[in-house]
Amino acid sequence: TGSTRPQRLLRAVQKKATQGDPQSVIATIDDFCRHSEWAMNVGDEKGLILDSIVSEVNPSTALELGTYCGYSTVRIARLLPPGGRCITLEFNPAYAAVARQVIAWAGIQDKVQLVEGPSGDLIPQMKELFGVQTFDFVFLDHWKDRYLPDAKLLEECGLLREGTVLLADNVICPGTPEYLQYVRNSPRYESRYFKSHLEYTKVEDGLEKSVFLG
Ligand SMILES: O=c1[nH]cnc2c(O)c(F)c(-c3ccc(F)cc3)cc12
Ligand SMILES: [Mg+2]
Repeated sequence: TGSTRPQRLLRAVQKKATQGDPQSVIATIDDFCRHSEWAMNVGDEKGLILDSIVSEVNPSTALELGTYCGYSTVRIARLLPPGGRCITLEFNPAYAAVARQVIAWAGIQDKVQLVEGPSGDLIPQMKELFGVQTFDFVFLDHWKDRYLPDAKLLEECGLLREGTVLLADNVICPGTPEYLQYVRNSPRYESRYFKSHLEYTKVEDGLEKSVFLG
């Protein structure tokens, strides 16, 4: 019964990153994934695109679908304005347990609400559970087959407003063809592809930014 990869990633953070310093946590995870063990964080290259879009949106309320070890949660939360918050949903309890500790090490736990459970069940509860009106920004990074149903669910639950930005990871690798077809052809979205690479590799991947038009 050895350790898991998320546990080894957390151990590297607690050993090498400066407590309370989000940039140091981000750099430590990127170094671990590039030089020790690959892991499915959005990574440094796509992470810079994520940063620029989060900074442009400057969200008061952000939603992340798929926490994993909390890497992109830290990237998003470190850029939020005062009073801004990020709600992040994670299906896997072992991932959630590691993510809580990574987020705490970065010192941004007061800006983050991590909820364990299936996104399809939790999205309809966002208003009652967290008093959310609408989201300013949504990062889709959980399971490729949930991108489209969860985007539609967010629409149906009235959780998107004119101008809400949806940013989807992995639209090429592993690939989310149905989601891409929907946001690129629906009159309710203005969509743009940001070409990049699969985290820590030379394989093509990219992010799709889709603005909800109301
Ligand atoms: O399941 C995923 N959820 C969220 N993000 C992912 C990711 O960024 C990946 F690169 C990958 C991935 C895993 C193995 C590969 F060979 C390629 C991509 C998977 C996910
Ligand atoms: Mg991803």
